[in-house]
This record gives sequence, structure tokens and C-alpha cells, in this order.
Amino acid sequence: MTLVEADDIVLYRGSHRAVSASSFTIPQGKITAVIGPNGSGKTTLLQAIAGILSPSAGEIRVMGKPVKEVKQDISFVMQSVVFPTGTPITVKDVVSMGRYAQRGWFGMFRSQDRSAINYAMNVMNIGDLKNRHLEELSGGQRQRVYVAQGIAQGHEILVLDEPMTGLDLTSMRIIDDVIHAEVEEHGHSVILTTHDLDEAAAADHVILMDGQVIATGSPAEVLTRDNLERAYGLGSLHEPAEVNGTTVVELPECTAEGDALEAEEHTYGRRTS
Ligand SMILES: Nc1ncnc2c1ncn2[C@@H]1O[C@H](COP(=O)(O)OP(=O)(O)OP(=O)(O)O)[C@@H](O)[C@H]1O
Repeated sequence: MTLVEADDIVLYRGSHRAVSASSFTIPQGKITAVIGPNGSGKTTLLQAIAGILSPSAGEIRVMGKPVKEVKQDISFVMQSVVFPTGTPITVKDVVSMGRYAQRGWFGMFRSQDRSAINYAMNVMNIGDLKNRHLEELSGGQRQRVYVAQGIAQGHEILVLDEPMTGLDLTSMRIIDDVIHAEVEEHGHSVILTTHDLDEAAAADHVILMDGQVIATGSPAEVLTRDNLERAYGLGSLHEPAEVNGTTVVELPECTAEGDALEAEEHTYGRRTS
């Protein structure tokens, strides 16, 4: 079943055209990864799917309805959430904010709200941190708190902007498990952005961006050498190597303008057998 249908959408950030005319669909009950170089429009696209940013042309429908009508049913976890320094806000406060919209009379939390908050803190393994102030946490711990806030909302659609960026292996695994549980145990849909091609290869569906959507489909259909070179710049890929039955393509991090950023290299491994 189709979750999202975008028809020729154009997206502006201020006066800057961030995404040119793009059409795509996203399947329901699956993990969809949005990939592309820095500045290629991934966050902008996510904001439009979550109903935070309106297209200046075209239309986005979610579950068959204009996104504006269903945006309260979408959990959106931003790349970075900024609270003013010195805000005395605890981990539990931040996760609880995920239930503000669903609270009962007089803004009181009901038992289902408290269960959702506790569930989210448990699965994200931040129960021990619940009374700590947000600003006392490391970047990775904070990231887990924000994802927990999205999980606490309990919506069928979870949209995550770079949930894995900058995390250690343990935190990555926790978030990866939660994303899979959302889909496999709760039947929810997850849409996330990532710079990690391994993560994209493990998703059910991939959207590749470069100032517009340039390919969509299964990882095997999208993560081809041609598509990746088109998005990340010709010549940016090394010759693929065969390692233990896996085709490995090394991908330098690039900007949408094609400037290869030196150093950090991503490795994309895809099973060929
Ligand atoms: N508030 C803004 N005002 C004007 N232009 C913006 C604004 N935010 C982003 N942009 C521009 O829109 C384009 C798309 O940005 P976006 O954040 O969607 O890219 P991205 O693919 O998510 O990048 P990254 O991988 O670096 O997070 C970029 O050229 C960016 O400079």
C-alpha cells in the first residue's frame, strides 16, 4: 500500500529552491531511506512529508489525504533540537513533550500517556538518565532522547532526520532495533535520512536526491553505480571491489555542488550472491 504520494512538488527554503520538481511514492509499513549529498534537499523533503513545509507547486498526499490534514498523526524527529542554554529541562520532560498533543482534560497525562513515555525511554535505554538535565548529556545520549520523544508520540508514521549521525555503535544499534520494531512489531512506517549507504542498503525503499529526487525504488534498483555517480559526482566512486562475496563501493562525502570533501569515506557493501 502507498503511504506517501508526491506529485511534481517544488520546495523552497526562503528564496532558495531546495528541491526541484519531484514525484515519488513511499510504501506503507516499510523503512524508507532518503539519501544524497550535503545540501541535496533531504531535510527539506522530510519537512514537506511531515507537513511542516508546504510545496510551492505540486501536492503531497499522505494516506490518501492532503498532508495538512494528517500532519498531527506524523512523528517528526529533527536533526538537532535547540533549547536555550540553561533551560532546566530533564530527559523525562523532553520525552513527555511527545505526548502533549494527546493529553487528556486540563492537560493531564493519562495512563496511556505515561505508558508511552516509559516505553519510549525503556526502548531507547535512557531510563537511567530520566532526571538528568538535557544539557548534561552527550550528543549521542541527546539524540536518543529526541528519538524517544518521537517514539512516545506513538504515531503510525515516524520521520527521522539523520537519527544515526554521530552516534557510537551501541546507540546506532539501539536506534536501528527501535526502527525495525516500529515496522515489524507495530506495523508503523519509518522514513529517515542518512549518509550511510549501508543503512540505505538495509532499508526496504530508497529515495536518492540531488536537488531533486533522481531515483526511487528498492536498494538494488537505486544504489547502482550510475545513480550514485550521478548524485555524488562523476569519478567520485572508486572501482568496486569484491570482498567476501560483497561488492564494496567507496564513496567520498560530497556536497550537492559536487565538491568532494576529503577524508571521511563511506563504504557501501552490497551482497552480490
Ligand atoms: N533556512 C534556509 N534558508 C535558505 N536556504 C536553506 C535553508 N535551509 C537549507 N537551505 C538550503 O536548501 C538546500 C537543501 O538543504 P537541506 O538541509 O534540505 O539539505 P540536506 O540534503 O538535508 O543536507 P545535509 O546532508 O547537509 O543535512 C541547501 O542548498 C541549503 O543550503
